[in-house]
Formats: sequence, structure tokens, C-alpha cells
Amino acid sequence: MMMKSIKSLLAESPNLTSIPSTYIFTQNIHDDHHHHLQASVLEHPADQEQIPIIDFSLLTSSDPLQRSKAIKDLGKACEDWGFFMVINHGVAEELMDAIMEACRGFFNLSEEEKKEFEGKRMLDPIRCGTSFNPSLEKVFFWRDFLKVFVHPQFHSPSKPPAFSEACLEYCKKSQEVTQLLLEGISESLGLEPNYITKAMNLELGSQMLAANLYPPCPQPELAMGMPPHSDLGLLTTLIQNGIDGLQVQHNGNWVNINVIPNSILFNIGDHLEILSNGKYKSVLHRAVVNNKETRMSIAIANGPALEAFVSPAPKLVEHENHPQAYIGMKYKDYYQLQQSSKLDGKSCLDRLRISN
Ligand SMILES: O=C(O)CCC(=O)C(=O)O
Ligand SMILES: [Fe+2]
Repeated sequence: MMMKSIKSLLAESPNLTSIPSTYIFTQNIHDDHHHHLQASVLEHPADQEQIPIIDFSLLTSSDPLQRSKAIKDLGKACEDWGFFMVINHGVAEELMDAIMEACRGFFNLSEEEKKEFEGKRMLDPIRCGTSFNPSLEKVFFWRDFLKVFVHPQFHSPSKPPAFSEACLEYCKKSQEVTQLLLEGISESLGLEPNYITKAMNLELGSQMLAANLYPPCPQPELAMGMPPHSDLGLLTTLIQNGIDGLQVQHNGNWVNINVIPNSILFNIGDHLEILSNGKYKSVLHRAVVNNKETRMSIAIANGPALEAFVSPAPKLVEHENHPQAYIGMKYKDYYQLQQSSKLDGKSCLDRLRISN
């Protein structure tokens, strides 16, 4: 049976003042960062570092000097942070609003209607639920989700009616940006611009859209929207509904991400870490919750083809200085491993590390 969503939990107890004990995230109780989580999210300390901003229009510039500088900046952002905010990306604001509204519409369906999209198996193309993997978790996350495979085959829930068109269009447009970023990243690694596209067989690339809903939580300092994790795939695309809550780990600190309206966030996934032989690392990030407004985010995990075998690019493996640091694995096997495990830091990628 499907576990109760956060949405229905709140619908049944609209005056909830304390969260059920199964949502109390005690793992970090002695962690200062977590203790002061809420305060730091609301205060937005001005002196806090921020992730790099990439101006996409420079990356597509016809001026070779400007373009090569943009590629250098992109490489630096990947190396230093693994997370960056892209502006001037050309994806229309209306389109970003439309997909956000479509996802909100989905979450607003009745529990009965959503049942149809519950999805039981890992590779079911449409799957909605709550937390991450409730059957394995002792503590649940304050999050409902919808996951949809949108490439190479496009799938979409049939409800709400506007979902399919908004989703198709948004995925298509954001994919154009992702593709050019991956070409720039390829170049920044000293590889042919189309190396990643070819080696990962991106024509059949696996793209999974994950919509996250974080309703207001009466005790936000005790709960977690999404625990520290890295993403699978090459590059994740992330947008939100104007409400902050994402934190990224940088030099051992949790940094609040203040998202510039209408920008798109990107972050390095585990498979780019493998492909780059560890030069670009996937980054730990988490989502915190608040007690005022419903936060939504929409991620697209842009991965290799399910059948692609992912291992470090031979050009980036050097026996003396950069020995091969990860064993290769088929993307499909990694996907199934990750989705059927607990979401726990970089534990999945750790299994592929070679200790040199
Ligand atoms: O909600 C967020 O900002 C983060 C979501 C996320 O990390 C994910 O969907 O993988
Ligand atoms: Fe993530």
C-alpha cells in the first residue's frame, strides 16, 4: 500500500503543531549546521559565499575569445563548486511557470487519482510517492514527489490535462541548454566537444524529471525535505517556485542557495565524476523545509543512455598522476542500485571507487 503523502497528512490534520516522530531527523542532532538550520535559512547571511553564475549567452557567443573564457569559467565552476546558476539561458519564463503549475496541479490531484501513478517497480516510467524510499527508511523526509521518464521515450501522467504539453516543451528547451553545457564541460576537460555526447550515447540519454513538493512544516528545524545526497547522472537541471531551501556543501559548510529568479541551477552528478576520473565531483546537497510556504522544485537528472557503460575517459587516466579512480558500470545498473537504496550521501558512488 502507498504510504500517506505529506499533503494528505496535513489535509487530515490542518492544525498540526508537532510533526509525527517518524519525521524527526535525529541523525544530525549534534550537527551545529542542522541545529541552526532554520535561522540560517531565514536570515540569508550576506557574507555567505554563493555558487558561481554562468552567463549562457557568452557560452554561445560567436566571438571565440569570449567563448573560450566562458568555457574556462564553466570548468572552474565545475571544479570549485560542482553547482552553478545559469542566467540568460533562453528558456522562457512562461514555460518555467507552466511546468511548475503543471506539477502543482499533479500534487493537488486527489489521493485516489494519484494512486494510478503510484508505480511499483524501479523502472516504471511514472512514479509518485513520498519521502525517498519509505520501505527502507526509518525516518521519513518531508517531501512528496513525482518522477517521470521523459527521454528517450517521453512519458507523462494523463492528469492534469496541461501536464503533458508543458512537460514536453520544458524538457525540450532545457535539454538544449544542458546539451550545450555538456559540450562546454567536455571541452573544459580537454576532450572533444562531443566526447560526452558520443561516449554516453546521449541520443538515447536517460532523462528523469523529478518534481518535489515540500509543504509547510510545523517544526522545520526537526524535519528534512531531502537528506544530504549527490545526484546520479551527468548534470542535473533544477528550478524552484521562488522559495529557497536548497543547501549545498562547500568546503565542509552548508551554503544556502539564494536563487536568482528565473535562473536555472545545474549540478554535477555521479556519472560526470566517474567520466572525468574525479576532476569534477558530484556535490552533496539537501533541501530544508520551512513553516510558512509550500516549496516546490523540479529537477531533471540528465544521464547517459541506460545501456551505456560509464567509466573514466581514457584521456583523463594517467597511470602515474591520475590512475583510474572508479570502476565502470552500466548506467542502468547504477540507476537501479541508487533508486533501490537509502538516499545517503555519496554511498552509491563510493562503491565504485578504486583506492589507489
Ligand atoms: O529541492 C531541492 O532544491 C533539491 C532537490 C534535489 O536535490 C533532487 O531532486 O535531487
Ligand atoms: Fe538532488
